[in-house]
Amino acid sequence: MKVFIAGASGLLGGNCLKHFSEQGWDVKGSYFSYATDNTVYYNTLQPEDPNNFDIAAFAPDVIVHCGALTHVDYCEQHPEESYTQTVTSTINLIAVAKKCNAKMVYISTDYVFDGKNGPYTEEAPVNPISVYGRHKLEAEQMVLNEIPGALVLRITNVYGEEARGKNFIARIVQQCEEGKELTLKLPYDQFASPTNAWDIARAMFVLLRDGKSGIYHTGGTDFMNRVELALTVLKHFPGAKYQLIPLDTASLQQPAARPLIGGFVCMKFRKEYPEFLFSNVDDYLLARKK
Ligand SMILES: NC(=O)c1ccc[n+]([C@@H]2O[C@H](COP(=O)([O-])OP(=O)(O)OC[C@H]3O[C@@H](n4cnc5c(N)ncnc54)[C@H](OP(=O)(O)O)[C@@H]3O)[C@@H](O)[C@H]2O)c1
Ligand SMILES: Cc1cn([C@H]2C[C@H](O)[C@@H](COP(=O)(O)OP(=O)(O)O[C@H]3O[C@@H](C)[C@H](O)[C@@H](O)[C@H]3O)O2)c(=O)[nH]c1=O
Repeated sequence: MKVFIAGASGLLGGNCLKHFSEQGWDVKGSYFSYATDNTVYYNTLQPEDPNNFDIAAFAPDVIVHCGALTHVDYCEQHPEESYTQTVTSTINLIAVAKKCNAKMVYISTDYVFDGKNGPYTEEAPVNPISVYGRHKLEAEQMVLNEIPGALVLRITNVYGEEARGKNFIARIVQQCEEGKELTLKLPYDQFASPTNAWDIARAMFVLLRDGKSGIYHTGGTDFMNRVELALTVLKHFPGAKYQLIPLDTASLQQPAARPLIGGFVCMKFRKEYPEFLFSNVDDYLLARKK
């Protein structure tokens, strides 16, 4: 299988690039502003940029779109930029996929839901409550409508190994390892399923291998709020100095509304892959110690 991954310098794309390559697939993954090992340059907003990697010449069977603007509050305050980064980038990659006759994978989120009654199945009615969520929904629908056999993977609260170590868990771990005192003001009323990017890459691999299409929810085996998530990490660092202040989301006064009871019921994936094991935050932190 030949796969092009847009956004392989990021958290999920980087894990996909590594896993698919290790499985023997012919994979090219791109960076935009931050070159990482084995990535090529590609700007999804300037498909004609002469510096772009030549996707058509590579002729991938699949294009995976992991490029995004993932700062939810920034998106709320910059809706045009959010539209460009999420929707326009997808329109551009759809055009490339059509030219190459490639299948597409679009990475979406539980923020397409309103968080009133999660965790969610694939059949649950969508109702995004933020600019980021609305644009992700528009992009995923576009991919499904335009590309036959397209796959949409909805994911949530992702952590794991990444070049910049910018995800929430990586940042807590780094500060604990540096012996810094942490002050964490976190919402106790936002629930989701923290998910290791490595597991998402593994799940995507089997779905692509088996030619699956449509929407799939994938998630780790934890279901917890952000306070529990921080404490789950902190307990692996018995000497950590921290102040944890649980707050409700309303009092955080963030620009973007968040779904409160988010996360997924991953019954569809589990039914089709009963032997596939997702891991959890403890598994990840225990493995790091080895
Ligand atoms: N992280 C989560 O918790 C989470 C949860 C649900 C859904 N998702 C979705 O999962 C996908 C991947 O998220 P992530 O956390 O892996 O994101 P990330 O670590 O922020 O990576 C984003 C990637 O997009 C690339 N990119 C940005 N602008 C680009 C452009 N104009 N052209 C080409 N590439 C561009 C970045 O390249 P440079 O860094 O080199 O500029 C980077 O490789 C996104 O669609 C996101 O919405 C993430
Ligand atoms: C990391 C952090 C978060 N928060 C708040 C912000 C949010 O209200 C809440 C959750 O923060 P995050 O987990 O960073 O969620 P977020 O809402 O910014 O992130 C989201 O990222 C999107 C890309 C994904 O699509 C979503 O699935 C979700 O993971 O906690 C703090 O108050 N302090 C912090 O240090």
